[in-house]
This record gives sequence, structure tokens and C-alpha cells, in this order.
Amino acid sequence: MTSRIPVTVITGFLGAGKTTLLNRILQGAAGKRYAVIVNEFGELGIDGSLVVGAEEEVHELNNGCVCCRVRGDLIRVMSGLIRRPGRFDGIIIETSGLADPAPVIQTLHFDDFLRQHTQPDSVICVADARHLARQLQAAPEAGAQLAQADLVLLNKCDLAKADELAVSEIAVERVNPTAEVVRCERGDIELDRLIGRGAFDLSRLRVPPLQIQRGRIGRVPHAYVEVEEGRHGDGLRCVSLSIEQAFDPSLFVGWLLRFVRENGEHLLRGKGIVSLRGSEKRFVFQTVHMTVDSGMDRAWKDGEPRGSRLVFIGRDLSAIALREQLEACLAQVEVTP
Ligand SMILES: Nc1nc2c(ncn2[C@@H]2O[C@H](COP(=O)(O)OP(=O)(O)OP(=O)(O)O)[C@@H](O)[C@H]2O)c(=O)[nH]1
Repeated sequence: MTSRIPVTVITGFLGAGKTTLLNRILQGAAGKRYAVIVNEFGELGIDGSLVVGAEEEVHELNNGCVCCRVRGDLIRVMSGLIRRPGRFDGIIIETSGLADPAPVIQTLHFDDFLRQHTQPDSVICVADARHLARQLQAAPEAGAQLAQADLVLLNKCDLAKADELAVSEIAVERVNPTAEVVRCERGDIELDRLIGRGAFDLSRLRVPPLQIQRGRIGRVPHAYVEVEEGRHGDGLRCVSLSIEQAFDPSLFVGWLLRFVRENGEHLLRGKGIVSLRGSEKRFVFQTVHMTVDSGMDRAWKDGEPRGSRLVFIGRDLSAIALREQLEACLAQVEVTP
């Protein structure tokens, strides 16, 4: 079986610096061959002609947003690239500044051929360090783009004042505490921090560190803390939870699948490292809307706190309902009177 082609998705709001970053990657990619897919809202295809490097293949998906109208085109173009003899080292997709990148990741997951031949590597969100906070208030797409990212580049740092930078960093942390955040100018970042991240590899899942506050709910010794909760003007909310007590395996997995099915439309992203009763290994999951990727990961290490860490980012998420539902999935503990 041939190896799967890594796919990097570059997202970010209008004018944040996506094409600038793409050009950086292509210019620095000595000896590597990338195919580039640029999706632009509108028919003009300006971005495609701004991408440098004659040796790169640039495919334009215009006249629609990749998240709605051109999904079929994306499958067609990617399938053609995969079938090509002498394939590429990677495929880079730049989404339009108004696109939610989730459908791209879902397309890679749901289309049989693409799933077999591609490997999502990373979703990089380029954010304008000066304007991000305002964009988050004004445009739901800006939040969706941040929510999907595993790496957020706070770009245009040369233009942002110190307080604007600080506000932007806090905004990112609130929307997506699992993302790595890097400040930059004109996308000037070492290539190996951008490509080959393996962020969709379950064994490399990044979630915030375990934060336990001891408490007592009912008669069950219990630890439960909402680590961080951000809310934005458009109803986007991030709920992070640390839970010390192990879950009942079938209750938890059943709940996760049900939760994603029932809330997938509003649930932009979910990630978790979970402790299941009776298992020596960590259970990990990632969700993008209704797509769920999950499995047993490495064994818990000696001395490692065996707690669960879960992060959900979505619209109209109820932290209270989430907590109640998760509590119902906890493994029962023998309580000595
Ligand atoms: N001063 C400054 N300008 C930048 C930086 N990054 C990008 N730019 C400029 O910002 C403008 C927009 O950059 P692009 O890379 O085209 O942004 P984009 O996200 O691809 O834009 P859309 O495709 O419209 O969504 C261009 O004029 C860039 O030269 C930066 O770090 N500092």
C-alpha cells in the first residue's frame, strides 16, 4: 500500500496573510513538491495567480466557498492529484477568508478514496494580530476558523500594538485552548513547524494540561473543573473539562457518539484524552462536526495522573448540560460508609 499524502489546510479571515504564508512555504520547500488548491470566493481567481513558483501546481476552486458549493470539485481535483504518477510530497489547501475549514477535513474523512490516500496533517489558522478580536465579534467564520486550527499564527505583528497582541492571544486561548499560538510577521516561520505536524494523529493529540480541583458531588468523591470557558458575540463557546474519575467505557463511548450526532451541526471541534475504567491505556478522540476519530492510545505512564481532559468548541454549547451528561457516564465508585 502506498503512503498517504499529507494535507495541510491554511485558513484564516480575509486579508490575514494566508497567501503570504503559502508563498513562504513554497519558497522554502527545497526539493519537495506540493500541489496547491486555492479556494476563493468570487470568480476572478486572483489568489491563484499570486502563488509563487512555476514548478508548483495550483488548482483554483472559484465561484463558491469550499465549505458549501465546491466540495465535489475538491474531491475531483484531489482524486486527480492522487492518481498522478510521481505524486506529490503534500497537498496544501488555502481556503477562502470566509470559509469554515471543517468541511474540508470532513471531506477527507468521508470520501472513501481520499480517506485511503490522504492524511490530514494540520489546520493552520493565520490571524491578523491587530484585528482578530474585532473580527471574532463581527464574523462567525473567524471563530470557526480558529476553532479548527491546531496552529494559530498571529500574523502582522509588525502592525499590532502590544495591547492588541495581548487581546488577540487571550481571544485565541478562549476560543481554542488546544492550539499552539505563534506570533509572526509575513508568515515567517520555520518550515518544520508548519509541515509534518501530524496534528490529526490521535497519538499526538494536544489538549490542555490536567487541572484538578478536589470537590464532592453527592456521595461520590469527585473532581471536576471547567478549566476555561470563553464566549463570543456569535454564540461560540469553548468548554474545557478536567475529570479525575474514570468513565465507564460503554457509557462514555455511547454518549460521545450520541452527543456528536445530536450536536454535530453546532459542534465545531472536540478533542479529548480520556480515562476509562479497566483500561491501562488512554482513550483519545477528535471530532469535527459529526466526524469522530477515536481509539486507544499509549499506556498511562507510572505516576501520570489518570484523569480525562476534554475540550468542546461550538455554538450554543451548554456547559451545564455537558457536565451533567458526562457525570452520568462516570464509572461507579465503591463508597465506604
Ligand atoms: N505589514 C504586514 N503586512 C502583511 C503581513 N502579512 C501579510 N501582509 C500583507 O497583507 C495583505 C494581505 O495578505 P494575503 O496573504 O493576501 O492575505 P490573505 O489571507 O491571503 O487574503 P484573502 O485571500 O483576501 O483572504 C497583503 O498585502 C500582504 O502583503 C504582515 O505580517 N505584515
